[in-house]
Amino acid sequence: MESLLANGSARVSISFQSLTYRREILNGGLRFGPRYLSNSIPMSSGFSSLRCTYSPNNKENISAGSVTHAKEIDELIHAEEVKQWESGKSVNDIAAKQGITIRRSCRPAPPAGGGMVPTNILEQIIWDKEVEVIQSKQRMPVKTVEGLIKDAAPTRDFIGALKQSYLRTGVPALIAEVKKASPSRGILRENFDPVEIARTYEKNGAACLSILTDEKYFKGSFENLEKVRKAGIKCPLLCKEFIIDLWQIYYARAKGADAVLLIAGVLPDIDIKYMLKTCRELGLTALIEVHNEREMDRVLRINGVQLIGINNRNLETFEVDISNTRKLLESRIQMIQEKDITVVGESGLFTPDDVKFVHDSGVRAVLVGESLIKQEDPGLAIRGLFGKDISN
Ligand SMILES: O=C(O)c1ccccc1NCC(=O)[C@H](O)[C@H](O)COP(=O)(O)O
Repeated sequence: MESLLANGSARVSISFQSLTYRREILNGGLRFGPRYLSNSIPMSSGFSSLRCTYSPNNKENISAGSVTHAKEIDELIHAEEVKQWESGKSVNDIAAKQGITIRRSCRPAPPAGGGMVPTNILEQIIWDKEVEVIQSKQRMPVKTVEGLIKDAAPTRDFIGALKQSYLRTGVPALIAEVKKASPSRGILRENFDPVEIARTYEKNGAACLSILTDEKYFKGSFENLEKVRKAGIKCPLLCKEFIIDLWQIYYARAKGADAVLLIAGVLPDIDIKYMLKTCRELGLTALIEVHNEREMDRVLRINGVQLIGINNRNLETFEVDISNTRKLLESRIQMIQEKDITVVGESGLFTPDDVKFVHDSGVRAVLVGESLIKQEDPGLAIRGLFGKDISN
């Protein structure tokens, strides 16, 4: 393993965070708390101040921290993926064994792609993201991000806000998406002021907001996330990004996110586990997105998952079918309730009947973009979507 890492394989350091993590553990980094990436930094200084000041979801982290930590470390060190990697399998082969078809290309810099051609838009997005992250890390090393986090405001309780809203309204809590464009729909709104839209959503009953930060495909930005956070909006914020590297999670926290999106169709189990652990340490909620039954079953086997999003959009083909939510929930709803997991229905929701359909299937929150953002008055659009005023 050391020799692979020593060869400086970008693929290793960018794709399987936990393998780098394992090296840090074996080198004794554990004594200082989590370290990450080859240019990792000790997180001992002010580490506890990076946590959420108020979040019922973080009780476990605070009360039984060291036992949980040791168990998690042990699980990561002995993960099946690590054994497969040490026996010579590539990260793409290991991911494929979990049903993940999105490959990593890990081009050191564009346009050297090693002859690989992306098979779909999601793979293209991920390959571009790999390059973007490498460049971002060069511009802003992790130490700098850590400094920003120390000055950042505490995170807010994302799942708590969803649960409260559901109890108050009796309809799925709304995560309203602040999104200017998307690959499948192009420009959704010309006149796009993220703060004004966020305020309108909050005023009209949104429990949480989802802020797109990807620039190339969604015309979003981390600046938008930061602006919304600094504008005094109380709704907890999801950083809607294609996360493939821990650096992005730290950066999202620094820019004001309360939650981040982890896509099971892109991340192998070992990355999800490691990223979940990092989220807990930073006081962030992880919304883990699945699209098919295999992804759902993988995620349900991971300890500590509290929030699952079922995307009705196939991100490889753009096909949208809201019956996907029912298909994934129907034989699993009991287990999900027993584990106290909150399920979010995502994409393709336009009418009160659509909302009722996913509600009846078991979701307690919905993530909605297009049907709100395209309307002249996104506040009125919320009333239209639920068939009633959900603001009080
Ligand atoms: O929406 C796309 O075109 C897209 C393409 C590739 C990756 C992700 C994509 N969208 C993310 C989402 O699924 C949606 O932004 C979100 O669930 C809201 O969906 P909608 O209400 O249909 O806008």
